[in-house]
Amino acid sequence: MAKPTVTRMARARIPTEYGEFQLCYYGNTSDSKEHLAFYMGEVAGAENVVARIHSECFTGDVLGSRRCDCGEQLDRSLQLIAGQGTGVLVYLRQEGRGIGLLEKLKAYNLQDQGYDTVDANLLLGHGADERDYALAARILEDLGVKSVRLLTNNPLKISSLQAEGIRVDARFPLEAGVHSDNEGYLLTKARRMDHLLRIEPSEISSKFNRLHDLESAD
Ligand SMILES: Nc1nc2c(ncn2[C@@H]2O[C@H](COP(=O)(O)OP(=O)(O)OP(=O)(O)O)[C@@H](O)[C@H]2O)c(=O)[nH]1
Ligand SMILES: [Zn+2]
Repeated sequence: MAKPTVTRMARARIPTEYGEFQLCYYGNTSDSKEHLAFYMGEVAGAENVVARIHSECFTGDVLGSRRCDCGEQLDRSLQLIAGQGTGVLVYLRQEGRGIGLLEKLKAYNLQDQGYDTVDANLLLGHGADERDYALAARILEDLGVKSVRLLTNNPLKISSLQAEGIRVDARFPLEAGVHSDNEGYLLTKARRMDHLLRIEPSEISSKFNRLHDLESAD
């Protein structure tokens, strides 16, 4: 199969609370989705560029859902990029690890019945993770990024980008706060999806106990 290609169709200046970014809209030859790059500073020709490859999560990114760490990771990534003055966030429209919002909501209902995030996907007839990083690689190339310092906890994301020819100089962890709404999800990512997260259930429970102790002491 031919390698997908991307075409930059428009670029606009987007001022944010973290400073001014440029938003690039990409067309591509493999799907009809609106993949985007949001970058700050001179990334063209640069090495070791702070980069976040973010998969769309409407519930976390837009609604602030506490079921996952996406919203916090998105925010933190923009902060880190702004802190460096240069960097890029590629926003891939791979909602629900590639299964789409409708199927993700069904998966959430299965998780509320006790299945974890991996088994919920499998029960619905999907893979655990159906994402592909070819378009992210083509977008980084189009921007002229020579190598990246990747903001991620997901080793598969690193190896997939490397397999697409992207030079990953380093990984920077992007760990969100752990609380009762996301602890099961984060633990499953660590245990079943090999995410590089330093969490243990006992640690989480004791953190919560301490919180509850504080609250009940008021
Ligand atoms: N199918 C499914 N998708 C989910 C679920 N929770 C979050 N997502 C999606 O997962 C994607 C984010 O992937 P994660 O596994 O959280 O993180 P990652 O991008 O692989 O890794 P990081 O780079 O460390 O953030 C987004 O597209 C979310 O919509 C879930 O329970 N089921
Ligand atoms: Zn999410």
